Amino acid sequence: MIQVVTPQHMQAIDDASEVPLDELIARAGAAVARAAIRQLGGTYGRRVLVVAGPGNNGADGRVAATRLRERGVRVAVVDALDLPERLPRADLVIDAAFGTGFRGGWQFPDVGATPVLAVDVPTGLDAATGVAGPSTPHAVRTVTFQAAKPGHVFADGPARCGDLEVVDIGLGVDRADALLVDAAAVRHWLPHRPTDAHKWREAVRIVAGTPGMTGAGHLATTAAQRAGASLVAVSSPGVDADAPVEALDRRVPGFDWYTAVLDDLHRFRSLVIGPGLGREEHTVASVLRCVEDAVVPMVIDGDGLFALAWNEAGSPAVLVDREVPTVLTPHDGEYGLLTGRRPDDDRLAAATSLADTTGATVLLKGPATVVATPGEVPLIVDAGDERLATAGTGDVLAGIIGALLARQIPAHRAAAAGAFVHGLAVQRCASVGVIAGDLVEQLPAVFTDLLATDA
Ligand SMILES: NC(=O)C1=CN([C@@H]2O[C@H](COP(=O)(O)OP(=O)(O)OC[C@H]3O[C@@H](n4cnc5c(N)ncnc54)[C@H](O)[C@@H]3O)[C@@H](O)[C@H]2O)[C@@H](O)CC1
Ligand SMILES: [K+]
Repeated sequence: MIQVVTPQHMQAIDDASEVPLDELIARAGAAVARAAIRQLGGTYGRRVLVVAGPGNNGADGRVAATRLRERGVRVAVVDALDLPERLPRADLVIDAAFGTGFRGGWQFPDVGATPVLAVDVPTGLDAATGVAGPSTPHAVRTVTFQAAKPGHVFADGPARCGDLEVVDIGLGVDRADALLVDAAAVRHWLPHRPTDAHKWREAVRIVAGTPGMTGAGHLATTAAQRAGASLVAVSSPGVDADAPVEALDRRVPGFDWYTAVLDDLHRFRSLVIGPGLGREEHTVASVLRCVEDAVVPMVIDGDGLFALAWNEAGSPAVLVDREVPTVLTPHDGEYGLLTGRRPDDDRLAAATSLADTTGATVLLKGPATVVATPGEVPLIVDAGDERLATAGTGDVLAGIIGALLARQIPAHRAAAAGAFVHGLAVQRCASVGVIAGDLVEQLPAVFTDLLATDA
């Protein structure tokens, strides 16, 4: 997994390093030159323009210019603080104007359609949050050093950075502030089906859907089945026989259903509660009883999160007393309900603070999803795309995580693996018109691919 380190922390690592700054700059600049040659597809007859600023970012760019000249590339270097009226023509522009030391107020010049290779970050992109400035270029590639920064992953980062290359320049990272989840990690986390498998071994209990909203129960159930649950029992409070094919239909009353759910919960390995449950007062009460008394790992999603936010204690503090793992899956609005304010641009900090106050695993949904658990390094999943912002996809994710918890994967990894698999599923779907059920259909192929690939 790629390590993610905040710019502030990277500065501290830099300060503590025994490698002299000049040497770091030499290594960084050489890596930028190599990336430029790859981008140009050669050296002979190629022209490169380096926009170099007054700080170390500019120094990286000037070293790259020297290395490129040595290889026969025609290089022009312009000073970011003294730009000529007309820029020299080039096949590639290297943006070495400013990096993490940028303070705003400087405009990157218009380079038309010429591709831009960014050093560390495209100038003006906030390396801590990924928020771009007004003239931040859209780079085709960004070369950064030692670790990715949150700004490469969140907000405008992916669109402005293009392909991200993380180069080892010999700085020892003591601890990552987050890790970017990849297929190799998820493959490693997925357990093999045990030889003593029986149908109750990885059984998932789901409470989702209400009259008129049974789709949520269907989606969560079929997703759990396709994600490897050995058995799924589903209840949609107040609904008669409506279980999807091959799931157990556990009818429960429309009110005070917690007794019926808790009665035989010991037979299950996880509980998914919340999708499409509605927001009635009696629903809130039943959800809270389950949170208090369910002694299996639990995913609380959708209206389950609403119930947590509106419990009489006035906060999600009921979670702190749970002795088994809990996974919360808020989007920004639900995060706002739980905490009183929506997450700000620092999404790692937002997810971590809710995890710390609740003791739960928090999966904060977004274009890059963050998973935070007390005592664990946060995980970031950027496998999905904007098509996941479609009704019902959250119900699918909740079901997948429920199955992975039932398969005995620890909550932190189960949540991240669930988000990763969910992202791969949407990538396999047709380019337009994706509906949540399509994700479920892709799950067997996603798991097959994941387990088949060597890495
Ligand atoms: N450990 C690391 O990550 C390493 C980072 N390196 C590079 O060092 C960079 C950070 O270097 P610096 O801290 O020198 O920061 P920058 O190179 O981003 O620039 C800071 C300088 O620019 C000036 N400045 C900032 N905004 C301005 C504006 N709007 N108009 C005019 N001047 C402005 C500042 O006064 C300061 O002199 C990184 O982005 C990276 O490229 C490498 O050189 C080596 C190691
Ligand atoms: K830059």
